[in-house]
Parts: sequence; structure tokens; C-alpha cells
Amino acid sequence: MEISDDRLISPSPAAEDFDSDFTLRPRTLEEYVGQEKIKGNLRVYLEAAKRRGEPLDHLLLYGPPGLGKTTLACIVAHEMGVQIRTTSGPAIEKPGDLAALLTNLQEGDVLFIDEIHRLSRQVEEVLYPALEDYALDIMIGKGPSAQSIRINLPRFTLIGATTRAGQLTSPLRDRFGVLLKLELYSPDELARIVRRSAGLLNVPCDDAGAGELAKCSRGTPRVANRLLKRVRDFAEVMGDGVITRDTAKVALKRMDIDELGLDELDRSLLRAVIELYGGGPVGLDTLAAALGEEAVTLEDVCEPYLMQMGFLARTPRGRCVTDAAYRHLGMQPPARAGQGMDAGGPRQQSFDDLGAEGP
Ligand SMILES: Nc1ncnc2c1ncn2[C@@H]1O[C@H](COP(=O)(O)OP(=O)(O)OP(=O)(O)O)[C@@H](O)[C@H]1O
Ligand SMILES: [Mg+2]
Repeated sequence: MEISDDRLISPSPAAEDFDSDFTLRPRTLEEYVGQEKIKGNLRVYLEAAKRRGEPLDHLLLYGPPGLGKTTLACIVAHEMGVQIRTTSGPAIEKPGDLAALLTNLQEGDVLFIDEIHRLSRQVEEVLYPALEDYALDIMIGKGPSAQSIRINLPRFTLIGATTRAGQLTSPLRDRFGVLLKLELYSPDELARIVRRSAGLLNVPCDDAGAGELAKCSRGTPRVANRLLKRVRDFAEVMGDGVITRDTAKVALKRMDIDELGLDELDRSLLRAVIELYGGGPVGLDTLAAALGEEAVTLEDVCEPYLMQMGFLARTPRGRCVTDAAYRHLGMQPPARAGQGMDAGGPRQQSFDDLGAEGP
């Protein structure tokens, strides 16, 4: 993720997370909480590949930041009993960089490319034959004497991760055998993640405390783990160290996170649509400029959750807030002709489907 802000609630990884991320990261499918549909299918694919003695087909994981794409890639390698090499789209600058990575793989290895939508065109071209035929086509020499030679590669599995599947080129997308879309987690699943992490970090946390954190984690495990660590600080300094519903509530309030997990940026987004644009529709870039934020931050971090909560709707003409958003902010929804602009409460997340990228 390329989000540079340091909001407490931002799902982008912060440096402090890395050491404990390592301990908090589930290592097996068994430990991986939620995403039951994905896990069920993956189990079948893994088992089938193992029985045939073949590497797993290339796999694309997509969904909002912090939902566990990197974690899942590591788990796949672990379950297949192979090594994983990790890189990211922007890190592979030249076709030669990719060739070096590919030729260093061992039979069956997993190559994990994060932010795969940011691969350059030339690099992608090299990837196509590698994915399809496990081969590299290399040009030697220039002009009329140039020759193309083919180098065979070990059979490997590419796992690509992206927050924006809509930005993948279709030739690349078509070369993945398995596409898995990660969904936001339910509060129940997040509570299980909080309790698991609290156990690993040795933080006493009761069920009600875990439930309170889960409710405010915007459907995102990374946010849940981060809130747990911050609330632990409040519990230790201001209480007896135990995370209960009350300590969680006090700490969340001090961090300006409301009872539904919205933070200051989410609320100012909603307020801007209401106060500056009469409730919408307003284009994403206009909104980003008004808030002084990057459009990608709003789109990747704020919107998936605001839409899941039924506070924001995407229309072909731009973003609109719903009546529920007015009510959440303590405002009176405007009287409209006909139906109110209500999404009917929380609904399934509407993260972009493949290719269905709106304006
Ligand atoms: N299903 C899960 N069960 C338990 N913990 C999880 C799960 N998914 C993610 N986590 C935790 O959330 C953190 C973030 O997950 P991860 O880094 O895999 O997200 P990501 O989807 O790769 O995010 P990004 O798009 O920013 O790269 C991890 O440290 C992990 O501990
Ligand atoms: Mg990741």
C-alpha cells in the first residue's frame, strides 16, 4: 500500500507493527480467522496440487488494505511446504530484475508480488511467458543480428496481491488460475482475531473488551491489532492493565474513534459531502482536494468501510452520502422527493469487482 498518512486507524502498515506483525501473523490456514469461503476453496486447490505433485496454479488476491493478503500468501507457501520470495510491483524496475528473480526460484516456489497492479508494461511482457510456459524469452544483440533465446524456468506459483484489481491489465489477469477476493471481516471474526492477538501479546482482555475493539476495527484485522496495542497502553497507564469494555470505550474516545469505528477523516469526508456539496454527488478528486487528502487514501481506506456501513454510495456521477450518514453525524437528512437516499443500514461491502472501477 502506498498510503503515507499516519492515522492511528489507517490500515497501512506502520513501522512499529513489523516486529509484532511477525508474531501476530497466522502461519497456517487453521489459524487464519474468517474468509471461510476462500479458505474452503484454497484447501481444495492445495490438496489437489499436492496430490498431483504440482505447484499451485497462479493466484491473485485482491481486496482493501490490511485484510490479510500478504498473510495468506505466506500461508499458501507454508501449506505447500515451499519457499516464498517476496517483492512488489514498484520494486521490479526493469525486465532484468524480474528475470533475476525468476531464474533464482526453486521448483515449486512461490513468488509473491505485492501491489502487482504497479508493474510496468515491459516487466509484464516478460511475465506472460513465464506464467504460461515457465519460460523466459531473452533478446540477445541488437539490429538484424538480434536473436531471441528461450530459458526454461522451474515450475513456480505466482501469487499477486492488489488493492485495485480493476487496474490490472486483462492479459495479466487472465493468466491467474485462481482469483480470490477478500471481504471485510465481521465483528465476530474480528473479536476472535483480537482475542488471539491479545493472547499472543500477553494482554489481558475480556470478551466484552474484545467485542468493543472489534466493532471499531472497520472490518480490518490490521486495524484491530493496532487498536489492541494502543488500548493496551491506556489500560496499563490508566487502569489495571485489563482491557474491558469500559477501558476500551474510554481509550477509543480519547483517540477520536466513534462507536462505529469512524475516525476524524471518515467523519470529515461525510461532512464535506454534506456541507460543501449538498450531500453529493461529488467526484472523488474534488472531494480529495477539498479535504487535502490523496484520492487513493479516500478510495482505499475510507470508502470501503463507509460503503459497507451504508453511509456512502457510489453513483456514476460521484459520491453521495445516505440518510444514515446524516443521522450518524447528528444531522437532519434533507427532505427529498420520493425515496430517501438510504442504503438500508449496513450491507455487504461493495469493493470494486474486477474491472468494475467507478470514477
Ligand atoms: N484472517 C486473519 N486472522 C488473523 N489475523 C489476521 C488475518 N488477516 C490479517 N491478519 C493480521 O492483520 C495484519 C495485516 O495483514 P496483511 O499484512 O496480510 O494485510 P494485507 O492485505 O497484505 O495488507 P496490504 O494491502 O496493506 O498489503 C497481519 O499482521 C495479521 O496479523
Ligand atoms: Mg500486504
